Amino acid sequence: MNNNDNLSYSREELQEEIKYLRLLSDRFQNIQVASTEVINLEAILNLPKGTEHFLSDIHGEYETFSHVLANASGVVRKKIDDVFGKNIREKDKKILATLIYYPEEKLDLVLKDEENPEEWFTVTLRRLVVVARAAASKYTRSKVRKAMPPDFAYIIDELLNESGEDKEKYFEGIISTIIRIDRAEAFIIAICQFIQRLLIDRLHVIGDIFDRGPSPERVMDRILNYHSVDIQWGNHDMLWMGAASGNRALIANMIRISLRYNNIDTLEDAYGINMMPLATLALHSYDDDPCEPFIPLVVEKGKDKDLVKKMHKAISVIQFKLEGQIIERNPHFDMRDRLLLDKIDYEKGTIKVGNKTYQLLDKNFPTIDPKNPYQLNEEETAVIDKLANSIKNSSRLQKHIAFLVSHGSMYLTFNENLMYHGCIPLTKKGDFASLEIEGTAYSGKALCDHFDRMARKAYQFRFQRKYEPISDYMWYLWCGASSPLFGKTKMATFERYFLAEKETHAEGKNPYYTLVYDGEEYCDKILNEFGIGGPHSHIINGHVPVQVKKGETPIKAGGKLFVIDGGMSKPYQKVTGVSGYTLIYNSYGLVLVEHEHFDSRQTAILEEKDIISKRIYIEASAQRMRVRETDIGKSLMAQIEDLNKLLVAYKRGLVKERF
Ligand SMILES: O=P(O)(O)OC[C@H]1O[C@](O)(COP(=O)(O)O)[C@@H](O)[C@@H]1O
Ligand SMILES: [Mn+2]
Repeated sequence: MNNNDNLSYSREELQEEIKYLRLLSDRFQNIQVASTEVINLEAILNLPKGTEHFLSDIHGEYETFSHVLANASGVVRKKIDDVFGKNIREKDKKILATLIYYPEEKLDLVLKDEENPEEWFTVTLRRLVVVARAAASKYTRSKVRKAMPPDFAYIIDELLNESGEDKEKYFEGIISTIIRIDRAEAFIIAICQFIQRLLIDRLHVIGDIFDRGPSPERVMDRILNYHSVDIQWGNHDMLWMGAASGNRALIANMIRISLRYNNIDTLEDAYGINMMPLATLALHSYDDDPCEPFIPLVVEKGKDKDLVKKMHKAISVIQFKLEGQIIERNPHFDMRDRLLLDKIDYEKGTIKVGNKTYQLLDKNFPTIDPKNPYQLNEEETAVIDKLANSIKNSSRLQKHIAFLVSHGSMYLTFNENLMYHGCIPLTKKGDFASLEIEGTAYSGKALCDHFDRMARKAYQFRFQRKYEPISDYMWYLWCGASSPLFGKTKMATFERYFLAEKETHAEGKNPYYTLVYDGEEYCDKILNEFGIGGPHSHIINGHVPVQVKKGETPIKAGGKLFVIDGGMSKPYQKVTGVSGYTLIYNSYGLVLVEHEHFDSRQTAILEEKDIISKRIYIEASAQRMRVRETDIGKSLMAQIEDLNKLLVAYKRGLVKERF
């Protein structure tokens, strides 16, 4: 602490803040306590920055997601290589790595065949302590202690910090006691989880947790319990947020996509949403209908797809009707080109889009009144009301969505990086595209901020019975042309089901994707708009699957922008050719990791088959980055400043010390 600095506070300056300083003195009651805190904080500022991991487009793929968290996108294995080099066999390294990823399951397997468990425990515990030490080395003892599982905190602390020959006996003693009192298994599980936790200091999820994959609810459970996480909403997350807020068109979309990918288990079993009313309507209205375009994309062997396709069609028709209603009541969304049900000739089974007339692939619309095509019939109304009610009352779903709302946002700037899922809408000329909302034109950051507020506001009405017009904006965020989460000119869902002509399926992309992907100057413009920039700033996006197979790269604009949607979503891997990316930002710089292939959790455990991850891009910093240079560092420095003021106030008798 620098006394000269302290003296520079004038009496008036301190007097102005006296109320705040008195409050602060409740926590730091005297000079001794406040100075200790200043010394601690100063020490933290000089430590290497914590490691951030960025993931996106998880799309319900829990197994892959939890694997890349467990292996810290290859960092666990790297630590093992670093600390053991050639001192242990490759085979043993693999077992050790798998144990760290899946401690409970791997312990069971190993112990089943192990002839000398005691010896195995001794060797394994020693190895784990070495890895844990390496993982903890860059953090303060206090931070490391906080990451420890409470039951074993004391012992882990002792083991991490004891070394040198004279301490060997002590170390040996602790390990043999753990084994003797039968706590070795529990201890191994605890220390493995501790290692996992230390290697990722902060997780950023750049959107699209939901849809397509089988277990978004398990992904959410994991995120909910994660020690440090933020989410940038994806369009699919907004879809689920809107559905949970009671927007009926989004409810229909959510159910439609779940049926398209045959994920009814998530709806029924995980979230307790009653699908019976929809099934009844489907059988009633589409009984003799082959519903060809609605055969689910993922068909499980032995499971009946007949009912699923009928339900899929029933909810799709409900969706198109409800979306038509939103478009009609919000002319300023400028989406009248998406009004298609009124362009159908129901007798001929054709549709006129623009000047062209197309044959429909499915001509059977028993629930549509051609004179009033956007009106739900009575049964459809009852179904959507019941679904809305189920969703409202699903406590697990509501808990997950509440977390998305509280830990998520339209974008985030963190340590000079700007993260958002889709894009910042631009005009063809490269200006920020503006959208008029209730008489005010918004663009760039202001547009994102406004949408962020609107989404939160709409969410407030989730338990209300009445329709709330503001929730239409959540639907707009899902599929509107000026939505930063969507970034396409239209969502051609209707055409993709009903028209064979591929050209009608095309969804134009916002100019962002050509201008910014290729032009560093546009990246700089956007970064400046969000108040950051400079050599360490990057934009990190998800949303657009990188078609590695076709030679595309996730590294855009000369390394200023990363698109990290690498197809964690299994159905999209045929497009990308890889199974996801992790961007890692540690104290040495940025590393982009490409995940090539992940079999399954089962083979990972049984055969020690790790995900194959390649480090495909490295941007090294000239100097190791310290906490002082991070956003957390800035807030710590502000705390130090406040504590310094408090110290002066104590010394000058302006605030009473307590002992
Ligand atoms: O391949 P699917 O699951 O039918 O979805 C296609 C639809 O998903 C979208 O790509 C939006 O989802 P993404 O955000 O994952 O890209 C739409 O633009 C498109 O119409
Ligand atoms: Mn998306």
